[in-house]
Amino acid sequence: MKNVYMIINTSKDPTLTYSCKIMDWLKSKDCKVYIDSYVRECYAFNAIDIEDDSELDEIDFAIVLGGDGTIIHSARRLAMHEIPILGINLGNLGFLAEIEEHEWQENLEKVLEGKFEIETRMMLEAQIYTNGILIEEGFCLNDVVISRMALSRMVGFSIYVNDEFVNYYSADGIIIATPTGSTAYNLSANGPILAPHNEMIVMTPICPHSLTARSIVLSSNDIVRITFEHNRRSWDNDLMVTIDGQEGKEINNDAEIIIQKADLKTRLIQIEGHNFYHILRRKLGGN
Ligand SMILES: NC(=O)c1ccc[n+]([C@@H]2O[C@H](COP(=O)([O-])OP(=O)(O)OC[C@H]3O[C@@H](n4cnc5c(N)ncnc54)[C@H](O)[C@@H]3O)[C@@H](O)[C@H]2O)c1
Ligand SMILES: Nc1ncnc2c1ncn2[C@@H]1O[C@H](COP(=O)(O)OP(=O)(O)OP(=O)(O)O)[C@@H](O)[C@H]1O
Repeated sequence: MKNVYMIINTSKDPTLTYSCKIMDWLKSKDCKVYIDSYVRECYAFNAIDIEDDSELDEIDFAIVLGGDGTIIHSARRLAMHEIPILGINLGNLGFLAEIEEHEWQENLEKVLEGKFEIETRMMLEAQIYTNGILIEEGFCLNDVVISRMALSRMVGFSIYVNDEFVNYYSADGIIIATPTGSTAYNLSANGPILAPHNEMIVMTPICPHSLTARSIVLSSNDIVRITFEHNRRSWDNDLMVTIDGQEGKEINNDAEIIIQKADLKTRLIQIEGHNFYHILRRKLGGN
């Protein structure tokens, strides 16, 4: 008997058609199904409430019904509880989801039969300092992005790795990504794809005003430090640090940002026969 936590992005399954089918099927397999209380209340679901994340320790695995954004949002929540995630894509691209909506039953059968592996994915943590004082910190599965705000002005910043000066950049910003995030914004900014089982960090400038600025791939043990040019005309808080494209903090150019591998990891359920290159071909082009 398994304790299964269903995380439902209700905007992707507004009538809960899939969610109800999956929940009833899980119960028919003697699983105990847990869902967030706000979903149960709204939809009179007959399931066990998850009021807050302290109750997650009895969960065997989570099924995330949504797209990539829902999965990375859930990954940040579940990493500290070491709960494996099975993504079922109800969204658009669904790069991170292990299975598509129409193939949920055959694959959930395999999961309950133990025919899967857990793939651990490294995460990044970011600290923001102002005048040497830590003002914000967070961690992510995909990437930390430092970018300019609305005005179309470039950002001037210096990159240090393990306190060694790397380069000064004038660009729209910079993406610091994990191998998992290498196929997201980093890919759109012409950064390299890193197979997700690796432990690496890739830095890719966004639209650098330079003929030579390229991505740099680092070891996961490296520590990235970013400082900003002070003499460039700057309005207060005209820079943004974004975590997984979902959480953001406005900063100005006296901030200093430290990015390194997080101690936490995301655990993704990988079903027998599925692999990264199959998803890469299917989702991002190729035969
Ligand atoms: N120009 C771009 O490509 C761009 C711009 C901003 C943010 N992003 C990415 O979007 C991520 C947040 O995702 P979201 O769904 O909340 O925002 P979103 O809805 O803006 O998604 C951006 C796109 O990236 C895809 N995506 C997300 N993570 C991915 C991954 N690991 N591999 C391949 N594709 C991935 C999503 O499916 C979607 O198609 C951020 O971490 C950032 O990497 C991409
Ligand atoms: N139950 C949920 N769990 C996690 N995130 C949720 C949930 N409900 C809503 N969200 C919000 O949804 C956002 C993702 O929404 P988004 O519209 O980007 O969907 P998606 O999962 O990325 O699917 P798509 O591939 O269609 O973009 C997350 O950043 C989060 O804030």
